[in-house]
Amino acid sequence: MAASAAPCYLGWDFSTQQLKVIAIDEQLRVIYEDNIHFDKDLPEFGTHCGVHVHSDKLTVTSPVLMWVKALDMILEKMKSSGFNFSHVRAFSGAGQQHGSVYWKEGASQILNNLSPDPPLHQLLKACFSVSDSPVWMDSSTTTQCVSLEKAVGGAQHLADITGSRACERFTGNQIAKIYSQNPEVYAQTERISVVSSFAASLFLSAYAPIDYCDGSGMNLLQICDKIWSTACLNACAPGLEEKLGPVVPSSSILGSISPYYIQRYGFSSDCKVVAFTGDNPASLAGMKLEEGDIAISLGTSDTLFLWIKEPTPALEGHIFCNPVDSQAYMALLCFKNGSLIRERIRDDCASGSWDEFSKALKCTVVGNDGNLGFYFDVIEITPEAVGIHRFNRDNNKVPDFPKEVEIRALIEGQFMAKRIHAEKLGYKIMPRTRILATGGASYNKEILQVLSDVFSAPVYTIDTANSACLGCAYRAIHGLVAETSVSWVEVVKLAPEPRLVVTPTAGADQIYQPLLKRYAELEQKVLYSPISSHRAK
Ligand SMILES: Nc1ncnc2c1ncn2[C@@H]1O[C@H](COP(=O)(O)OP(=O)(O)O)[C@@H](O)[C@H]1O
Ligand SMILES: O=C(CO)[C@@H](O)[C@H](O)COP(=O)(O)O
Repeated sequence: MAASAAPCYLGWDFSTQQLKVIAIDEQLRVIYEDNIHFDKDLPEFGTHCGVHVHSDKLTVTSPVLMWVKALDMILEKMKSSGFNFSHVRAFSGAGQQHGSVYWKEGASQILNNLSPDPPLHQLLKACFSVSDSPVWMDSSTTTQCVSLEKAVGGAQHLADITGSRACERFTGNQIAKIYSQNPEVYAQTERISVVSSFAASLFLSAYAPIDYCDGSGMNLLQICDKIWSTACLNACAPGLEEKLGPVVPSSSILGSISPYYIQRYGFSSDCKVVAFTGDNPASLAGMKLEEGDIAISLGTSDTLFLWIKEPTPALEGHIFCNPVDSQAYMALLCFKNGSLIRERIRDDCASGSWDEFSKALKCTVVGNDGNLGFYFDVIEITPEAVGIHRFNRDNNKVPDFPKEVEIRALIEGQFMAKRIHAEKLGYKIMPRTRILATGGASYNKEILQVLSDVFSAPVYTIDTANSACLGCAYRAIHGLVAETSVSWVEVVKLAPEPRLVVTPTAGADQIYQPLLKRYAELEQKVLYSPISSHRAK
């Protein structure tokens, strides 16, 4: 896409499978969009879907230098396409949540003195004490979770402090594992970033603080006071507060872009870096979520999130600080078996074609004639279960389904689980409820039709599925004016309203009401089957 002459704002997203960027102009119109796909564009790192799954099947990491090299590549790509970096007034960014980056002693010296000639991945080669960063898909820290909950007086008490009970993927437990297994590596680490603050650090050439929102995904932050919890820090590793640095509001200006990017790409020295945050909070900003809306992101992970006023932490789900309103919060449910299992079933049952997958959804009936399925290729987060479990209309377990039935059972099952778990947390579908869908699978209208039918609510999308990038570009503008009296609502008033894509099929609600009840009952069976429960409640 051509470069723009007027001022513009960037939003980055360091997500699981890709690094993405969006540029918007002052009217909030998207003027540039690009991405680097880790597996395809950086095959030398040998990732599958952006990650390495280790032999224990629980440890999941991504090479930190892959993310750095992806930044080199995307900036070069933008430069070659004629993108005019000098017009960028500010930017912000997002990262997949919970993942952690370990900067080695001496790294800050290197970061502060970058020569503009070599690419970043060469300059930063020796900067990391852990070369493979644990990411959100990791579930290897059950021992650390158990001891963190014990240390602070139980799961609910931890949730009351940090917004979530101990979760395997949350950063505090990941740090605790590194400290207990490799204390010398921990000792050599001068700074620990989450993926979002790591990415901001690259642009600042200095360590960036963690923002309140992404800090909420660590099991370490007191989400109401917005300070680190001494009890949680001490339970995870010694000297942790110093290694984490401060936490800041998500709208903070962290500083100006480093000279490296000014000299190498022509950014203006006035270009401001606004605090980076988690990809889900960034999507909340990008979709202009309003109270009462339900956002559903269908990316590598599936997530369901809402804007809430009062935090009510429970043993299931998470409460994070809100990225655009310091008085508010967001509630989130995460489903690990999202796009990757949809791709697997597409490959097994629809010859690897999304078109064929969609046809199967169109030619099967709402409610799938009573056939239901639970599809967890990897240990699920919500609910904690694993394996593929198929049930016919009589609730008998069956070994397989015809291909079309399998596809509908997968999609209906994924959305029934979302509705059941959201309702379990007290969120109700009202006549005015809008579902705002985003993420790669939101391009698929037939998938969205099932979503609409299961929730009995209309589904809306915005113009791009990359809502996290867009949200960060909006947040960049907000960061510039947040200190003044300009509100978030004022900042996004020019942004296009979400567009209606599908409405519920007539009669679907009557079919899904009994099915939802059956699904919830069968879930209990699946949950407590011997292969599925790995942590006591
Ligand atoms: N037409 C489609 N139908 C269903 N899923 C799709 C379609 N196009 C892309 N996807 C899914 O989108 C996923 C990527 O979504 P995205 O939100 O970009 O992920 P992430 O931000 O986690 O990298 C892919 O893994 C793919 O399965
Ligand atoms: O773990 C979570 C949320 O708690 C995930 O949602 C990650 O934030 C990864 O995001 P995607 O790359 O799937 O968008």
